[in-house]
Amino acid sequence: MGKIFIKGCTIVPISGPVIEEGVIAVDGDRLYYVGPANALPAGWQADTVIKADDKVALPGLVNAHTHAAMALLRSYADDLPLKEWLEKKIWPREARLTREDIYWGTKLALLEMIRSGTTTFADMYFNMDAVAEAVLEAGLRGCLSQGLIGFQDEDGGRLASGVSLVKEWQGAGDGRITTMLGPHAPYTCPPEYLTKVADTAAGLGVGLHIHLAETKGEVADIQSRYGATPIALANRLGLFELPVLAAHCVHLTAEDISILAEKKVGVAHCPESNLKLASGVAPVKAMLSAGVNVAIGTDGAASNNNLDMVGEIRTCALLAKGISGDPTAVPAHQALVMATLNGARALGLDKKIGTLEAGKKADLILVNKRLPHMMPSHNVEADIVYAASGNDVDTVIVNGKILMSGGEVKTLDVEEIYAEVKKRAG
Ligand SMILES: N[C@@H](CCSC[C@H]1O[C@@H](n2cnc3c(=O)[nH]cnc32)[C@H](O)[C@@H]1O)C(=O)O
Ligand SMILES: [Zn+2]
Repeated sequence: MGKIFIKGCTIVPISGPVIEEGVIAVDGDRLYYVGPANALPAGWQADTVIKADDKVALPGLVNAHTHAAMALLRSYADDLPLKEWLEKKIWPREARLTREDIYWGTKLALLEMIRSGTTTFADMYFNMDAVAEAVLEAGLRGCLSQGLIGFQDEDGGRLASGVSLVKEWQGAGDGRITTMLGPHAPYTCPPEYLTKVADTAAGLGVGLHIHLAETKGEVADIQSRYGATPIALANRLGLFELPVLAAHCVHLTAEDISILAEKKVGVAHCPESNLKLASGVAPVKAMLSAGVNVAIGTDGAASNNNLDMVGEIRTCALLAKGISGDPTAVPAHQALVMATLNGARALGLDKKIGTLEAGKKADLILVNKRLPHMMPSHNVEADIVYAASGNDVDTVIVNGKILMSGGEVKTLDVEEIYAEVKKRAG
C-alpha cells in the first residue's frame, strides 16, 4: 500500500465535472486528494508515482449482479429461453460442480473482471466460502450471497450455509467482503420461505440479493399463484423493508416501478443477459425518471457471455435509446453513474466507494486513451461509454492496492487459472 501519486490524467469523478490534467493522491486505502494539479498540498511525498497523461481515471466499476463461478460454464449452453436453459442445461451441470470447480471458475471470473475494470461485484452462487477465498486473493471487493432455492432446501441446510457465510465473512479482507442472503427468485422460493429468509437477514443485519420479474412467464406464473406481480409479492411479504438488490426487473407495471422507487430497492439491470435469453428489455428510462436506483450487472458468463462492464455500459445506453425511441435516454454520464455510484448504493457501499472523492476508499481504474478509437477526445465520458472496451483498462487499484498495471494482473496467476479451468470445463 503506502502512498500513490497519479499525475496528469483526465479524471471522471462521477460526483462532479470532468477534470483535465488532474492528480489523484492515494494514502493507504483512501483517496487523499482528487483534483487539479496545482492544489495538492506541498510536501506530499509518494512511494509510487504513476505518470498518467494518456489515461482517464474513473471510479472502479461495480458489477451489480453476477454468478462469478459460471465463468466455468461460459458458452456451455446458449440460444435457449431462461426456463429451458436453467432446467435442462445449467442446473444439471451445476449439480456436478465441486467446491474446487467453483473456486477456479470464480478465479477466472475475477481475472476477467479486474482485466476489464470491475473493482466490486455482487455475487450469488453456492460454496460461497470458496468465492470469498478467491476474492481475498484477487484483491477486489465482493458482496457475496449464498443462492437459496427454496424447493431444494427442505432441511434448511442451504439457509444455514448462507447464515454461516454472513457470520464468518462479513467485513473480511479489510472490509472488502460484505454479505447478503440470496433467495433466488419468487418462482424457486415459496412465500413462507421468502419470509423466513427475510426474517433471518433482518436478524443478521444484512440485505437480500434476489432475481425479480425477469421473464413474462415468471410474472404470469407468480400472478396466477399468488395474485400479485413478483415486485408486489416481494413487497407484500415485507422483503423491501430490508435493503434489497433485485436483478433484472424487466417486466414491470407502473405500480411496480413506484414500489421500487419508494422502497429504495437497488435494481441490477442486466441488458446483455436479458437480450441473450430473450427475456425482454427493462424499462430503464421509466425507472430512472421515477427515481429508482438502477445499477448495471452482467449476470453470469453462461448468459452473457463475458463480464466486461465497459461493454455492458454501452449496451445499456444503446438499448435504452433504441427501445424508447429517445436518443436522450441514458446519456453517457448517466450510464457511468449507473455503473459506479448507483452500483455502490445498491450494494450499500456508497459511503465508501462509487465516486472519486477525497476520503472515499481508493478504488479506481485508469483507462488508456492513447488509442485510435479514443481520439481526438471531444468528450471523454462519451468515449468511455460509446467507444471503449474493457480491454482498454490499463490500471486497477482497490483499497489503495494496485491489482493491475499495464494490463497485467498482479494478484492472480493467469497460466494456473487457464490450466485449472480447462481441466474442469467438462
Ligand atoms: N442451486 C444452488 C443455489 C442457486 S445459486 C444461483 C443460481 O442462479 C442461476 N442463474 C444464473 N443466471 C440466472 C438468471 O438470469 N436467472 C435466474 N437464475 C439464474 C444459477 O445458475 C444458479 O443456479 C444450491 O445448490 O444451493
Ligand atoms: Zn442471475
